[in-house]
Amino acid sequence: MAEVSPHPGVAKPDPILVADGLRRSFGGLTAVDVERLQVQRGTITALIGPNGAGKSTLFNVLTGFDRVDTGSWTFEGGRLNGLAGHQVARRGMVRTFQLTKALTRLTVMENMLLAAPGQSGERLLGSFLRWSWARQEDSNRERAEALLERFRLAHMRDEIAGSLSGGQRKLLEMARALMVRPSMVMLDEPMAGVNPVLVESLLEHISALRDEGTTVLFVEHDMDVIMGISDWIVVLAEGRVIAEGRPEDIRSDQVVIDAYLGAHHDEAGRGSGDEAAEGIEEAR
Ligand SMILES: Nc1ncnc2c1ncn2[C@@H]1O[C@H](COP(=O)(O)OP(=O)(O)OP(=O)(O)O)[C@@H](O)[C@H]1O
Repeated sequence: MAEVSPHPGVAKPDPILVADGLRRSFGGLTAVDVERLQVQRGTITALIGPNGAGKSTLFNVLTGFDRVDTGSWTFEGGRLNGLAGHQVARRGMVRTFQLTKALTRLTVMENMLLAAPGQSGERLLGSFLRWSWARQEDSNRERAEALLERFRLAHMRDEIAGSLSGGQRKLLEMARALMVRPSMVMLDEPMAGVNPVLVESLLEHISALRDEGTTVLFVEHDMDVIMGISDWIVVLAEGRVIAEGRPEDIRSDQVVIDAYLGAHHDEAGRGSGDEAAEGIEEAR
């Protein structure tokens, strides 16, 4: 990314995700108003911004879990407008979700298998198709085992997911996302509620994903995590991209500091935005 100049909406040499003119409003409030955003393939890109900046809404829109009012976006050159979440995932762009109540009642292994591609076995009637489905099941199970090993959850495979610690759930969310062999993963606050030891382990997993060629886009509030792991940082405020660049660019960007401090004054006591503002100030 050394050659990319840090300014909002800048074009990247080999973008995997390209968004243009994305707008999403709720009543009179414009939650997302992104003129141009490109995510460079093979990088870890952080999406940051004060509370209410529009990060989750942008994630939801990009991954087919919310609709846009205007705009278009492509992934690997293919348009994603109008596709549902599972269709977006099939194209290779997956996001993590907090495990829902229903999923916490299933075992760790069941969670993994449910995230696998081609969960359509019941609909297949012919014996050849049944045979091929059984083979698919075997290969899904093998992949699930390998991922559980990798994320050090193999010993928990038959435990109910609800019995996992907060950090282990984050690992399971990440492992689940990888069942579809995505080319890009989007992680929504992967470190939230995770103890420091597991934060280290999660960071290593995220770096390893990038090193294997997977593009990572993540939303996070912890400035140490953001500055430590990101190749590139995109800053949202009031729905707009107000800055983007390498960690060293963002750390000293007065527009970013002002946006966080503005949120700090507007929303005194709301937590993460304030901490982030302090984090940026400390990092200067
Ligand atoms: N479904 C909705 N209906 C109405 N307003 C919404 C909805 N979803 C989000 N908003 C509003 O859109 C704005 C952006 O919210 P969003 O959750 O995307 O921000 P965020 O950057 O993810 O915030 P945080 O860091 O606090 O999670 C906020 O003002 C929020 O109140």
